[in-house]
Amino acid sequence: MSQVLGKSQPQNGDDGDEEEEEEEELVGLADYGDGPDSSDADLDSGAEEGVLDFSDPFSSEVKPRILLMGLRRSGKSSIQKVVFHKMSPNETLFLESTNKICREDVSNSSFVNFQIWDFPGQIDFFDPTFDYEMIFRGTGALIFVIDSQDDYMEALARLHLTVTRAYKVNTDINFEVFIHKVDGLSDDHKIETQRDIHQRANDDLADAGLEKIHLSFYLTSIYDHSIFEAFSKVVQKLIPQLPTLENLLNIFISVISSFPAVKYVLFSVLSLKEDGAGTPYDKESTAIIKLNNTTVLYLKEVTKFLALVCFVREESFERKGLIDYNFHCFRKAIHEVFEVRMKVVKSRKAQNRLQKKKGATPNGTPRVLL
Ligand SMILES: Nc1nc2c(ncn2[C@@H]2O[C@H](COP(=O)(O)OP(=O)(O)OP(=O)(O)O)[C@@H](O)[C@H]2O)c(=O)[nH]1
Repeated sequence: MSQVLGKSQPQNGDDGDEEEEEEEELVGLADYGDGPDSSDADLDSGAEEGVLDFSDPFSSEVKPRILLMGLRRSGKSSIQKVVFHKMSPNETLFLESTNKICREDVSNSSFVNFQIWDFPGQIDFFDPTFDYEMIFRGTGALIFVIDSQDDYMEALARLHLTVTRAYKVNTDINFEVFIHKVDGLSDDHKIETQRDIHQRANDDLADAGLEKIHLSFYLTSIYDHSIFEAFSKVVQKLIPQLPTLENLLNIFISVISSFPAVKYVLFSVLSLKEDGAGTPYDKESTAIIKLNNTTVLYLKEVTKFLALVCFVREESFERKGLIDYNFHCFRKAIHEVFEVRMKVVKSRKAQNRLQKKKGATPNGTPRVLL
């Protein structure tokens, strides 16, 4: 681990082959269909991209970092594989222990754009080569996984140490505790375990005079939807546009609900796609399907990653022009929200490049040392 961290820090500003090799070894970039035509593609190009740049002051703002931490065998890698690689839960039985930090970029939607860092079981905060300050500084959320089927006293001690260290460096981190593997517990046992862990973790913080640190708790298992729900909540907290999007949807629904429509669903297109298969989905995508029960299903593209599906009564569908007009306004507003983000990201990247140029000579030696 120390070797990984030592190499990945751009201490001498060398962006050369050595780092690129390290990146390949470390980072299993998942292909979520975010190809070169991605709206983010132009932003994600550039020599410094893809390098584990802990010291990049803007990187956390561009792609929030989510850390997965916890004791060995608590289930960290399984969570990542099941949620982001569609691995079946049973296959996780054969996962090997992680022995270095693995970073993965998740760029599979216009909202969800973050990095996950899966840590090896035990991290030694006293190891001088492990620069936890740099890691925590750029972190948006720290997920601490506790195996609920095991004796969790050691995990609680570790949670306390991790949280207090992280908080000292960065008070803005969201601390998320996954009480994991609850599929092995009865319903009563689940509630009791959550209560006990909640109580002990908060008591430890209070004893240390740190009651202001807020921990969120989730009961999770890779064997049901609970892990998806929990991860979704963690990610949602990191989406700055979320309240605006919710407002837009509410406005859209209040306008359009003058029609006796049954339902509106905003779909993530990727959840419609089987792994590896190409998606026949673009700007022109639209579908009108007459369902048996006098209802029409109407699908339209919103963004590369989102489709709006309306279930409308057949008689209301005669006023399709009006539905289309409302949809057009909704779509335009959504695009405007993300244009703002693109502009911010672009200007930060430009600023970042400028700073790097100022800070180092072409061969990477910091100017201050010359
Ligand atoms: N019953 C149950 N088992 C799980 C669950 N999640 C993970 N496991 C099992 O827990 C074991 C350890 O999982 P890993 O994902 O390798 O754990 P890890 O925390 O990444 O371990 P290290 O890499 O050693 O730090 C595997 O056998 C998984 O199948 C769960 O929700 N329920």
